[in-house]
Amino acid sequence: MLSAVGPPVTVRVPAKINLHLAVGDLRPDGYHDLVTVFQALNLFDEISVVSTHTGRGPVDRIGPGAPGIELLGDVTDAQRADVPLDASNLAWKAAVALAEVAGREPDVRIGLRKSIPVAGGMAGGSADAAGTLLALAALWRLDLGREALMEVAAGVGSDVAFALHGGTALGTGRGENLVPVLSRHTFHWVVALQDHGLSTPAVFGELDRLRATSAADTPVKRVGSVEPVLEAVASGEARSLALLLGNDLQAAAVSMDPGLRRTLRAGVTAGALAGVVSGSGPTCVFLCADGPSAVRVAAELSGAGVCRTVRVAHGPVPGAKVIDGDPARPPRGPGGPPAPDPGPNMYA
Ligand SMILES: C[C@](O)(CO)[C@H](O)COP(=O)(O)OP(=O)(O)OC[C@H]1O[C@@H](n2ccc(N)nc2=O)[C@H](O)[C@@H]1O
Ligand SMILES: Nc1ncnc2c1ncn2[C@@H]1O[C@H](COP(=O)(O)OP(=O)(O)OP(=O)(O)O)[C@@H](O)[C@H]1O
Repeated sequence: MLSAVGPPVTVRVPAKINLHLAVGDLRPDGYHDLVTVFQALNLFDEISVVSTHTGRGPVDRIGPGAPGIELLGDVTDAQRADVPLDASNLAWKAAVALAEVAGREPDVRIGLRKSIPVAGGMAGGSADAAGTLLALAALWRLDLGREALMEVAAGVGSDVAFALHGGTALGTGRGENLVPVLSRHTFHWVVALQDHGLSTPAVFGELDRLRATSAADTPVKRVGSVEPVLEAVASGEARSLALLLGNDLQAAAVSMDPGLRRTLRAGVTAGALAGVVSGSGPTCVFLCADGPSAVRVAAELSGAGVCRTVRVAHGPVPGAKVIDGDPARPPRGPGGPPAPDPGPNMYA
């Protein structure tokens, strides 16, 4: 329970997957140029922020209302172990970055209700950072345009800008330069979560190693061009898109976690049109022909012993959104904004 001064502002932020991820060579700054197609899925983290500033003196830094981060809801052991609650949390980094732009202290407490897998390649930490930016912009009533917020987001992490943006988008540069992609159709996905994570920098490093050590006559395969992917997304034809799903990081993720090969096979055997590792993995996502087919694939995959949990999801969905407590809007309830989408089905 978040306890501090004033009502919380709560923002809901979707997970992302990459329908296409082309990775260029290592840049001098330690990053890689990407060409990627992001899609936001209805698997959400919720971020709540409250002010810890009483207005009656210095900020109280001790006790439950002190500035900082906490996990809310049914916190799993893995979340407790893996999500840092110190200044290294991406949500806190976002708060510090925005406070700097606003010329104030990050005198806030941040609560994270996490559903997006940690270190799963679905940008959970980035979602929390994006949610924190939007929530604090509302809490502090900042007169910041969308572009300015996107710029702060890009400085916090490569995936943060997309978590604000949502929908389907073409990402270039580190992934932070975004152009919306025409996508009026819903795609149905099955998401296979693992009981462990993969480190994003380690997976990029493994791809560099594989590329450097592969023989000249058998280079590591690269994904094709992005244009057909954009056309398939625009057409809404899942079967066309399924043939084009591709991720240059998949070879590296599979090299670090060979069991993913079995997971990817099992999804297709279960009836998915195609499967791909999401971002840096180890989460695998499977494109299905329609909603009922996704439910069937999920049920079969959850019994196959190739992943920890399976979820049914769809995309695209909008990016970060204030769902409660916006000081500039009426409260939720009769006459207020509608209740949020209940989220994806879950199979234990
Ligand atoms: C794999 C993706 O999820 C695909 O969308 C993203 O590229 C990762 O984005 P992210 O987790 O927000 O990454 P950041 O926090 O910006 O960077 C973490 C680390 O990942 C590597 N990294 C990330 C993005 C990028 N374009 N090139 C990289 O080489 C770098 O080692 C970097 O130090
Ligand atoms: N708010 C946060 N939630 C989860 N992990 C966080 C957070 N802030 C920092 N971290 C750290 O970042 C690491 C990666 O977390 P995250 O869940 O964002 O990975 P990811 O989904 O693979 O990221 P991406 O897809 O953007 O590469 C975690 O192992 C954890 O140590």
